[in-house]
Amino acid sequence: MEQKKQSKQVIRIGLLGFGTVGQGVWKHLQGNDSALERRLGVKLELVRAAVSDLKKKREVRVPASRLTDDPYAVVDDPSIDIVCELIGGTKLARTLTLRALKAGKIVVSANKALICKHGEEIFSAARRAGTHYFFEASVAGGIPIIKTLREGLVANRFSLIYGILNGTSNYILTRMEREGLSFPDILDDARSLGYVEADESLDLDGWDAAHKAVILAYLAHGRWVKLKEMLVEGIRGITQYDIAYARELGCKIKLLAVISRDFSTNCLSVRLHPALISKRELMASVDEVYNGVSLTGDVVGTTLLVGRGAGQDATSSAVISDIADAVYLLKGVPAPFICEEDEDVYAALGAEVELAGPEAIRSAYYLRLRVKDQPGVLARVTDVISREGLSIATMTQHQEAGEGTATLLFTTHQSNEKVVSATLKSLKRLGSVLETPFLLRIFNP
Ligand SMILES: NC(=O)C1=CN([C@@H]2O[C@H](COP(=O)(O)OP(=O)(O)OC[C@H]3O[C@@H](n4cnc5c(N)ncnc54)[C@H](OP(=O)(O)O)[C@@H]3O)[C@@H](O)[C@H]2O)C=CC1
Ligand SMILES: N[C@@H](CCO)C(=O)O
Repeated sequence: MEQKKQSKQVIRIGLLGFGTVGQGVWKHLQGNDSALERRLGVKLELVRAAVSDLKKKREVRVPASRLTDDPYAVVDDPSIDIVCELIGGTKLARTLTLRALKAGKIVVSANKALICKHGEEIFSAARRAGTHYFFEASVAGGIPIIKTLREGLVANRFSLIYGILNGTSNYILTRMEREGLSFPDILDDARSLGYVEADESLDLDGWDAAHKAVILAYLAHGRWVKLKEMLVEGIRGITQYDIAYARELGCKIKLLAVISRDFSTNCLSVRLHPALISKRELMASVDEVYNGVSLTGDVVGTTLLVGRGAGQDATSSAVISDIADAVYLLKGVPAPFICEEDEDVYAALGAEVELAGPEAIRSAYYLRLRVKDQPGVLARVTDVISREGLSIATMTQHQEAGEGTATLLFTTHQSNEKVVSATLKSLKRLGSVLETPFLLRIFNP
């Protein structure tokens, strides 16, 4: 590192992965090279990109000699200063990242799944090697949320960070809302537009946004929260009943990441679930593939960032901003004043933080039940709800023609996760309830 800092006029970059993001980075680094180079005061040289299939047709054309199917040829090349890990996944990506860091290279990544699972190990490897790991593109695509949190809003303690962190699910929910179509209908379109990840569960079951929430929670609160410690629910179960009832209530349904901390009890809650949110909140107008992140700090108040959360160009913009920071580092400009490798800073931030138990996670709720349309059913349902201590705020019944069934839609007053999960269990046991009850939170920031 020391040697590089003194004399580098040319910074050499290697890419691991030349798919959606990798090609975007290559395209924009080449397209903007002179302007960016003038700003950075160095020449940027794209040395090589690793792919798995050399024969695949690429949208961005590069000479065959610049592609390799051996990712170690990038990581082990002593002339490469910055390695961009854009392969994805957590196995090979972890091995290559650790190897590149050990060799003293700066690593730039968009890989939220990897950071969520192995962030602690990776930051510590970077620290040991005296190098740095940058990951702006891992959360909310083109929105500079990592820098905002770490630097721009450093004066703050965050009682609430919440937002829409998955573009694909937001696209699906937006179209369901606007066009009245079902989840499976829109899903087919989202697939054909190439929005849905190869592992669809990442987008549809909330895991991708949960990975991003874990990263934001660590940056804001210094605590690595495990996925199994979180409430994670996706959007598959949402129907037009839910969308229409949300609309009647003046709300939209959004897949929200919620990171809240009560500084009086030091309890932290990190969760990811679809929720009704009032249309009066700016977040409710973040539609289509856009992401939005709202941060409430004790000094700044509430700040909302909105932008493209996914896709080639937006994600490349974030990767290139990390490359620029890496160049500054190689030129001898110190690393960001708070950086994730600084174990002590983050340990202090996370000291004594407890994860909130289900009683501490409070909300109003929306509940949909499909029941037998028979005398006494409504009374039995409301009896269970009240016995469990849940207080009903509104109720609507839809009869299903000719089927002898009805759908009951309830909203409740404020309660908590413990009460509501006991209520769901009791309702499921009722013979007159025909399907697993469907629940959404009503989020009120
Ligand atoms: N797409 C997006 O909008 C966003 C993506 N990200 C993250 O960015 C990363 C990259 O995503 P994306 O570009 O969409 O993924 P792609 O699937 O489009 O690209 C992955 C690339 O990695 C290459 N690759 C896979 N396995 C190997 C291997 N064993 N050896 C060498 N190369 C390999 C593939 O090669 P080949 O082309 O030959 O198949 C491909 O070029 C992921 O971590 C993702 O989560 C983050 C934000 C947004
Ligand atoms: N699948 C992710 C990609 C960006 O991280 C999304 O839809 O937001």
